[in-house]
Amino acid sequence: MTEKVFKSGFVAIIGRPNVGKSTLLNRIVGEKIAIMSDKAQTTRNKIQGIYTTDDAQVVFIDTPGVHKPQNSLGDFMVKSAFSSLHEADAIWFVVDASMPRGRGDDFIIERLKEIKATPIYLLINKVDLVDPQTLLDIIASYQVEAPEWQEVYPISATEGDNVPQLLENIISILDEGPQYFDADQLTDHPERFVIGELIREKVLQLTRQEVPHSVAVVIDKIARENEEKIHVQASIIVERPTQKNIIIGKQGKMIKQIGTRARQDIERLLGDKVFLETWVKVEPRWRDRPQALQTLGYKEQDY
Ligand SMILES: Nc1nc2c(ncn2[C@@H]2O[C@H](COP(=O)(O)OP(=O)(O)OP(=O)(O)O)[C@@H](O)[C@H]2O)c(=O)[nH]1
Repeated sequence: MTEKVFKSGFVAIIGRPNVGKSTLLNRIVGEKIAIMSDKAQTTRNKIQGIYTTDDAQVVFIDTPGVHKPQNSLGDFMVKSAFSSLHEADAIWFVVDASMPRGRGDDFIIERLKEIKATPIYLLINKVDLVDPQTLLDIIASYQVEAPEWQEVYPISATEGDNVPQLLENIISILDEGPQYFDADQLTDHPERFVIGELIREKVLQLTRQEVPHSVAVVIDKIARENEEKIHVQASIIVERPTQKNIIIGKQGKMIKQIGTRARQDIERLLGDKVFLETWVKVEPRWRDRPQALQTLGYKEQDY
């Protein structure tokens, strides 16, 4: 039996507003994407969703601000959006089958023409809204004055038409690569580490010398569960029960204070309201055991 090769890569999704990019991503990745507040991430290319199977992982990157710039900030945003295209292993250019090719599409197409090495897929979305002849005309209209498309996929993000085939195809062109993210991780949270550090800082500040620096904080969950708040669940890990008692404090006073202060900082970081839930756990000598570190969700670069 030959050993299975794991494949992975980054796909940038681009298209003018309203063509159905988010709907497509939702269909592929599930509902729980784009959890984080947009405010915190407006200037960088954020990871929008991660699709993981037994033998492949596709990381979808967003390209915010792809529109005609109105001012220099807009100009900067467009530049940063297009720079992510060069970093991607493939580009999905999404257009709307129910609308004729327009200036917004042309603007993106002009930029896409400058991209040399990255395969570009043309995804004609919302095919459920058009008859076959209109679809053929639309496809033809995207063949002139355009880059060479790697593949053209008529799809329906809402109905799911052709989406499994599209995924199969994209995986087939990816190279062998690592699994960048845990299988159950749907979006990347660079904030995760910072949030952990904010909580840890409060523990150390408030307990002073009583709890050693070996205390660790692991963020178990960051999820938007309703419109109003982001739910952050964190474990504070200590090595001894006495340390746990100190952190919890009399009638939970200390942990409450830690939570309140940390929450305020996290809200500032995310630009959104936060519900912070903290658990204190005792894990004797957790630092000595690489196995324990992994189960605690620590990765090497966290040190
Ligand atoms: N009929 C039909 N409607 C669709 C399809 N895909 C998306 N839509 C609808 O098109 C509208 C825009 O979809 P979005 O996914 O928000 O579009 P978007 O490209 O992410 O838009 P921006 O976030 O503004 O860039 C929504 O009302 C969707 O329900 C499709 O395949 N068929």
